[in-house]
Amino acid sequence: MQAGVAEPTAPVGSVPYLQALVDALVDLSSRDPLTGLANRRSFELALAREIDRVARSGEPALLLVLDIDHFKRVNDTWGHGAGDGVIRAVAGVLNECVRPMDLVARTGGEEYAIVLPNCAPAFGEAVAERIRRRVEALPIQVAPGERISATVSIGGAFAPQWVRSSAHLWLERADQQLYRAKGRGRNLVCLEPTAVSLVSSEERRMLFETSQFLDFE
Ligand SMILES: Nc1nc2c(ncn2[C@@H]2O[C@H](COP(=O)(O)OP(=O)(O)OP(=O)(O)O)[C@@H](O)[C@H]2O)c(=O)[nH]1
Repeated sequence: MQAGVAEPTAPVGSVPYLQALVDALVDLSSRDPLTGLANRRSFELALAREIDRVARSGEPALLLVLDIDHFKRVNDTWGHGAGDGVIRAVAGVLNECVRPMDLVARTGGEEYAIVLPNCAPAFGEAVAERIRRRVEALPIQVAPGERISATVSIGGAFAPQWVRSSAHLWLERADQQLYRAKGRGRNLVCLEPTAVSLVSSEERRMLFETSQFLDFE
């Protein structure tokens, strides 16, 4: 069996054995091997599920996208192995900062995303700031006797409530805020100002092009 999947303890070939095997493989295929976080694929599935839920329930949900600042310098100065250690350490902080219902994913090299269901707009900034500060405060060992601190830039957007949208548009909005945070100097949080006022023309089209709304146009 591949490294990372424990052999089931049930008798080989039994139903519990096969079920445990399937469960382990599903888990393996949804996780990033370096950090143990959800991988890009399971993040995209979770995002699509969440946007459906928001459209049905009207509950607010926040998407945060994070990127380690000047990460290339870490690799260049301390080597790729140390860079991997920084990616793992930041992942650990993110996991500690969120509620069990939130999903933390590694979406790319030094990029992460967090889906926070049922997160009221008034708390969004506080949650993101707490994450930013915790990462900044963590000493990370990159070589014997050498510790550095990493910082992250964070962008965020709320799913538009009561409006049909797509995971792709939601992610695009959060990404725009991340670019703002990077452009404004890094180690910053930028959230889209309000949950519902910034409905894009594409989302308006998705809303009004369904037959149930045609009478109102
Ligand atoms: N150690 C390590 N490095 C990675 C991994 N994936 C991507 N990288 C490196 O991450 C670096 C990302 O660099 P850039 O995209 O230039 O970003 P940056 O240096 O963080 O700069 P800003 O994002 O603008 O603050 C590149 O050098 C990649 O080679 C990985 O899994 N492990």
